[in-house]
Amino acid sequence: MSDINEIKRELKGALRQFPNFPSEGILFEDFLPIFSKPELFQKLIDAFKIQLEGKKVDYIVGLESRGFLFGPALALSLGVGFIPARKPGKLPGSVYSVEFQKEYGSDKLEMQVGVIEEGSNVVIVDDILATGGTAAAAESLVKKSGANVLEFLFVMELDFLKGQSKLGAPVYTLLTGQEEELK
Ligand SMILES: O=P(O)(O)OC[C@H]1O[C@H](OP(=O)(O)OP(=O)(O)O)[C@H](O)[C@@H]1O
Ligand SMILES: Nc1ncnc2[nH]cnc12
Repeated sequence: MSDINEIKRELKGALRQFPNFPSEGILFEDFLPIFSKPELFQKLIDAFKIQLEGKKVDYIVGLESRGFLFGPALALSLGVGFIPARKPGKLPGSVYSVEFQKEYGSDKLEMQVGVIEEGSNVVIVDDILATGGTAAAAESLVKKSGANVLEFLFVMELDFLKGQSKLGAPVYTLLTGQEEELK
């Protein structure tokens, strides 16, 4: 595995910024280029594995949709289960459901009832922590399932939006987006 700071530099270099997307005043951080290069994708997984070393993880919960791009790969490489938290109306059967506000609008997340064993340790993963509304909703879904949130993993945090204040477990983020980038 490469050095963690070198991995962070390479990942940061791959990101692209799109001003005023999806709405006026938002600087959109696009992390999709990471997945077009297998060596970068591998480094992303390696970086998260380094962070989870020695911890007892039972499930990775990935948030629709960008958490689905690397959550399953991380889960597989750790040898643990992957559970999706989905946008409303997509999951069959009984679901837990939570409404929330995010950086650009309101939304809902759902998780199937009974897919996570009670008392298990869950790591929640997503591409970006902005206002924290999405991640906090996922935390509340995991708690409704009777499981514990061990940690949150994000590729990027927009720390000026103070999303961490909404979350009740440790947060690890590889990269930070600066407010000045909006000017
Ligand atoms: O911290 P917050 O303010 O809640 O924002 C972060 C969320 O916003 C984006 O998802 P989006 O809802 O745009 O969905 P997508 O992943 O399907 O594009 C992003 O992937 C996070 O899930
Ligand atoms: N600024 C941003 N860029 C990309 N995804 C986001 N999700 C919420 N805010 C975002």
